[in-house]
Amino acid sequence: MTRPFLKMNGLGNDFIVVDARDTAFTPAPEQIRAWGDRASGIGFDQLISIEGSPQGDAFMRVWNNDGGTVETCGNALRCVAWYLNRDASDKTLKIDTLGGLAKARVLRADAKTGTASVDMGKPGLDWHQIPLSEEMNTERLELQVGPIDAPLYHTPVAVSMGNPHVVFFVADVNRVDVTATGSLIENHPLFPEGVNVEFAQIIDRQTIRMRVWERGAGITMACGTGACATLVAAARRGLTDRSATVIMDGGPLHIAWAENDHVIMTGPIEVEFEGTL
Ligand SMILES: N[C@@H](CCC[C@H](N)C(=O)O)C(=O)O
Repeated sequence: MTRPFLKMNGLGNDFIVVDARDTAFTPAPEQIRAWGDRASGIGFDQLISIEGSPQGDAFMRVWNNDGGTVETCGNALRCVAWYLNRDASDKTLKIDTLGGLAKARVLRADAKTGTASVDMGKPGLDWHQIPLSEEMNTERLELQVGPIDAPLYHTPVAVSMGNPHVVFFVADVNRVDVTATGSLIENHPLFPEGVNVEFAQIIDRQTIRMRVWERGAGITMACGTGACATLVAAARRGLTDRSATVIMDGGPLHIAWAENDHVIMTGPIEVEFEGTL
C-alpha cells in the first residue's frame, strides 16, 4: 500500500508527516529506520502520523528515527497545527499526544511556511525516580568526556515536557562534544527509558544558546520540547526571566513559562516536499 507524505521541518528538525485519519498507519521499527536513513532512505529525525482523536482535533503519534515510539515532539506539533489549519483561521486546535493534550494556534500560514504557537501544558519537575533536591539537581550525575581539561558536566535539571529532558548549563556551548557526551547521558543507568540532553549557555536574561542530543535521533538542528525544558530549567534556577528566546543550531524559538504554569512555544514551520511511501 502506498501512503502520501509531507516532508516538513521546524527550524531544521525534520519530519515525514503522514495523514492517517482515514487509514491506519502502523509501520514496523525496521521500516522506520530504513525510511529515516539519510544515506539510503528519505532521511528524517521523526516520523509523525496524524490520527483521529475522540478528545481533540487530532492525535499526533511520534516515532524517532531509531524506530521507537515516543510521547511527543514540540516542533512537530507546530507542523501538525499548520497541516490542520492551513488557512490560519482564528481557531485553537487541540492536538492529543501520548505525552498529553496540547493546544495550538496558527498565527500565519502560506502554502509552504507558517508560524504557530503551542501551549505545551505544565512542565513536570518530578518526572524521574532520581532524587531531586529543591533546585532539581540530579546530584548523582557527573561526568567528564575527553581530556583532563574537558568540561565537567554536572547537576543538570530534569524536566518533563511530556517527554524526558536533562538540561546542563555550560559556560561555552561550542566546547561541548555533543555527540560523545549526549550519547553517554542518553544511555546513563539513571535514565532507563533514555533521555533527551540539552546543553545550554546563558547569553542574557532573555536569551539562551542551546544545543541538543535527542534520544533516539542524535544531534538535531532544534528540539521544541528541549527548548521548553531549557527555559523552565533556566528560569527555575534564576538564570533567566520566565520568557526568553532559545537559539538552537537551526534558529530561535520563543518560549514563555506563563503564570498559570503552562509553557508556550512559538516558532516557524516549513514544508520541504511531498512524496509517497
Ligand atoms: N524533536 C522533538 C522531540 C522528539 C522526541 C524526542 N527525541 C524523544 O525521544 O523524546 C521536539 O521538537 O520536541
